[in-house]
Amino acid sequence: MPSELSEGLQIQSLRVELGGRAVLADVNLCQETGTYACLLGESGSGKSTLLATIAGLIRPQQGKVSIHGQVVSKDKTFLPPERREIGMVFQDAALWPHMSILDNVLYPLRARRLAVEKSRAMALLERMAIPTAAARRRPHELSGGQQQRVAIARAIIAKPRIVLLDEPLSALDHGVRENLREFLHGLFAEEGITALHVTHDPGEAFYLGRRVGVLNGGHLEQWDTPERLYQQPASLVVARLGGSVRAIQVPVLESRDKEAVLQWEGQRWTVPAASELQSASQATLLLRPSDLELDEAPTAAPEAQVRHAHWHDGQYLLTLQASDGQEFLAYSRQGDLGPRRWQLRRGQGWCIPLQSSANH
Ligand SMILES: Nc1ncnc2c1ncn2[C@@H]1O[C@H](COP(=O)(O)OP(=O)(O)OP(=O)(O)O)[C@@H](O)[C@H]1O
Repeated sequence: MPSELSEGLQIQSLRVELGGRAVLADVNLCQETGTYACLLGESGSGKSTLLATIAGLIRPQQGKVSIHGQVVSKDKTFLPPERREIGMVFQDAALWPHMSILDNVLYPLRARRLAVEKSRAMALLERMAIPTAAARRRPHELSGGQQQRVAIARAIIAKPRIVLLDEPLSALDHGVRENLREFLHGLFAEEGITALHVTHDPGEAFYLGRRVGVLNGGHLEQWDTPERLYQQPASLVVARLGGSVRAIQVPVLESRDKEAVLQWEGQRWTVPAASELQSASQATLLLRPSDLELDEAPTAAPEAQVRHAHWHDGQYLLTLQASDGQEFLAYSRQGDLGPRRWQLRRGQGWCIPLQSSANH
């Protein structure tokens, strides 16, 4: 079917159990062919397990995985890794130490008995900014960043259907990491490669991913564009990845098409809201510092106490405490402690069904 052809990766109702417990539960995602996507999540959230399951290194208990429209895992169907046409890049470049750089890059072609195209390997190394003379050298003679470029060349030489990258930049110094992420972005877009990249760095995920998935305790909390993850996070865990945020518990007077009317600090506020929010329920209002207005707040606006102020990016970042004790953050030109009037900016803030997580 044509719609299936544009699906580089599709995962449905995936469940993986390891050591007798569910490490991934009900994971669903769909990634378009030729796009770069990232997976974010804390240590132990299941990122590596998901990559290993896609690669065929782990057999799931339930669910379906398809790559470019071909089912590689479902019920009794289970294609072994070598038949999935996948390229892999790890945190450690994991090059064969006894082989030359050129032979490392050619290795997947030889292993799969494909035509050994030395000229293509040399062109790829050149594209990776590896000097021609280095092709004969051994991996240890190259810098960490260069070795990782060679590992990327090796992962894509056999034109895999998808490239899986597990923390490929984490072991590199800051400057090298930034340089390599720009390079990855350009190269993969140019070659139209479908890639899924695991990282714990939100900046890296938002830079590279057209879609970003957030795993939390084996659940995929959201699979979305970076913009929506920031503006319409499905949970507090997702919201925190986009930067400073505070969660306020408020009653919902009314929930209607994509907005909610809330009651907080003696005022009614109309705020963008998740569609599943119910009227007459309790909600979590997610507030970023830029959602509030202090300097131009009218005299009738509610008052809060500034408990802390520090200079941040050309203005003050204030921590305020509302009269009900709940804390929020706001920017201002003034950094004085004590009472300040405040209001929510029109159309700002984001309201979701009540979250149980602590407000940090
Ligand atoms: N072979 C195994 N047997 C039992 N439990 C396992 C096994 N491998 C992983 N786990 C558990 O599965 C969970 C997810 O692990 P996984 O390595 O996928 O997380 P991760 O998000 O990639 O973490 P990190 O960022 O630290 O690599 C962890 O709680 C881990 O302890």
